[in-house]
Amino acid sequence: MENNQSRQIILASSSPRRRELIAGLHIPFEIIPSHADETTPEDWAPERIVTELAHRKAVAVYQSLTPARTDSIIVGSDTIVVLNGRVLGKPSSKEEAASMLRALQGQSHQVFTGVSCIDGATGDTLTDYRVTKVMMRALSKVEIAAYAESGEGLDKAGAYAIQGLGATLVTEIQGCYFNVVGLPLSLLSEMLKKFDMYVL
Ligand SMILES: Cc1cn([C@H]2C[C@H](O)[C@@H](COP(=O)(O)OP(=O)(O)OP(=O)(O)O)O2)c(=O)[nH]c1=O
Repeated sequence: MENNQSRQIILASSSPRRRELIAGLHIPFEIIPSHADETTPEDWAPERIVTELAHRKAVAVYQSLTPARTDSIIVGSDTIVVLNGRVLGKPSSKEEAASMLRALQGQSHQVFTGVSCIDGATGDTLTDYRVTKVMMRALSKVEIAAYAESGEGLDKAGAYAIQGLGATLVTEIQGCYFNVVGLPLSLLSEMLKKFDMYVL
């Protein structure tokens, strides 16, 4: 096992899911939440949105580090749900959560997550993304109201959490599960390798 402990990750995120996922890699990390602007033009393609926002989150933290953290790789990430070309971010209320669920139920959608890694020593950057196809079963009005009321989906893109009670809404996925939860770990480990940081 070639676990290079001389470098560590700075996760530019306030997401508890991303913290838990990265903790599972058993490599040293710390959290510095990013306050990057998350607005993008309406006509951007999903992959452009998630790669740009992941990059902005990582850059904002990278630039805030004084002195520079040459031992660190700064990681930013962004997740959106896309239904027939329409981008669904995080709902701002239970009403908006219910409306997103009404749109998603009985259909297949895509979850895009962008990941951006910056070498704290050189500023070299790698950015990539993954897409996972998710099928949501048909939901009754009662189920939609109950799930929205649970509040679980409020801070999640598309208003559901596949890792929670939302698992009961999903019948099938194609692609990386961890991509849906907000951090595609196989992609991240491949990207870290390019910075000579080995998870395994
Ligand atoms: C679809 C889906 C999304 N999500 C989450 C992942 C992301 O945390 C969130 C999308 O919001 P993001 O803006 O990607 O991330 P965030 O605001 O939670 O955290 P930060 O910007 O500080 O890194 O939705 C789930 O946890 N489960 C799911 O099933």
